[in-house]
Amino acid sequence: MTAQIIDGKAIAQSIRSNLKQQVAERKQNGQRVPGLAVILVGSDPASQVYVGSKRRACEEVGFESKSFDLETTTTEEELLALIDQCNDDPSIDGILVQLPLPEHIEDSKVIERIRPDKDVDGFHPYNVGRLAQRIPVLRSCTPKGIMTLIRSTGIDTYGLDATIVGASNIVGRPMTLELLLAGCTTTTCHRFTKDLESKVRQADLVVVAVGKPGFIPGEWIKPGAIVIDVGINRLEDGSLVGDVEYQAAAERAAHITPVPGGVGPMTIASLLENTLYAAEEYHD
Ligand SMILES: Nc1nc(=O)c2c([nH]1)NC[C@@H]1CN(c3ccc(C(=O)N[C@@H](CCC(=O)O)C(=O)O)cc3)C=[N+]21
Repeated sequence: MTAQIIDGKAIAQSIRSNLKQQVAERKQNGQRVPGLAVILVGSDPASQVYVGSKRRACEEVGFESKSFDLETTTTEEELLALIDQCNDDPSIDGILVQLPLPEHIEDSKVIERIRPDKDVDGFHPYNVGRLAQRIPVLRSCTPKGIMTLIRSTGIDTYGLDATIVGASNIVGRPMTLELLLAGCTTTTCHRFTKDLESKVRQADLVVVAVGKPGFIPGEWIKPGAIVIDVGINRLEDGSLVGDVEYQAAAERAAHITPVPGGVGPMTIASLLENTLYAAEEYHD
């Protein structure tokens, strides 16, 4: 078998063109354009690239993007004050604080300061809790984008055995909650998991988010499985690879996401979807 490639880049593009149309309709109705505040602290080159893509995506769909670039030495109090200001600004529907933050700033403090109705990353405990209780509102972007990719295969998720490798707050945990909501029997693996191989081998659906190139051997993939690779690892030769041994996995899987062009573009598309959602459900 050779897997069908799930084209995240194309699916993300079609979401963006759909959003662009919805923004145009809002304008025709005399409604406000959705606004996204993008806050970057420090000058990490990878973060600068990602933030740049998010700002460009905003402009493409016709959102207003407000950029805040702060020095690495910005204090936690200063960042919290900026968040308060964005929370109170009626032209801002969504607030994104790019992670990772410098060491001296506590992520959870910052995330919890963002008003849940402007938390377009879906990281606030309120929004994660809503998903945990099966009443989702703003959903974490990467898992949300992955659910869109899985739906694009047409495969019914009810009753599937899903293995999630990685248990972070931003991907693994909300991913598990999404898949549970979609009727999967979920197994979440992490650094203390015994016999990861057997958990991957038995999975009809595997989501890998660990950030280690080729961490999952292709041979572990169950024939006919869906494989979602969240990893984005840059090798010494400059190429990008995922967390799954792609070639060998593609020989066994029914559907697989490539890196690049798989999950990454969907994260940004979901962020834009969430921003429009916040505008329409909360701020209109
Ligand atoms: N508050 C916050 N929200 C985030 O959503 C967030 C974050 N912080 N910090 C960093 C990670 C990473 N992330 C990506 C977004 C798009 C691609 C993406 O579009 N990748 C392309 C190109 C990759 C490349 O060329 O580098 C692809 O996979 O095809 C990747 C990674 C969002 N993140």
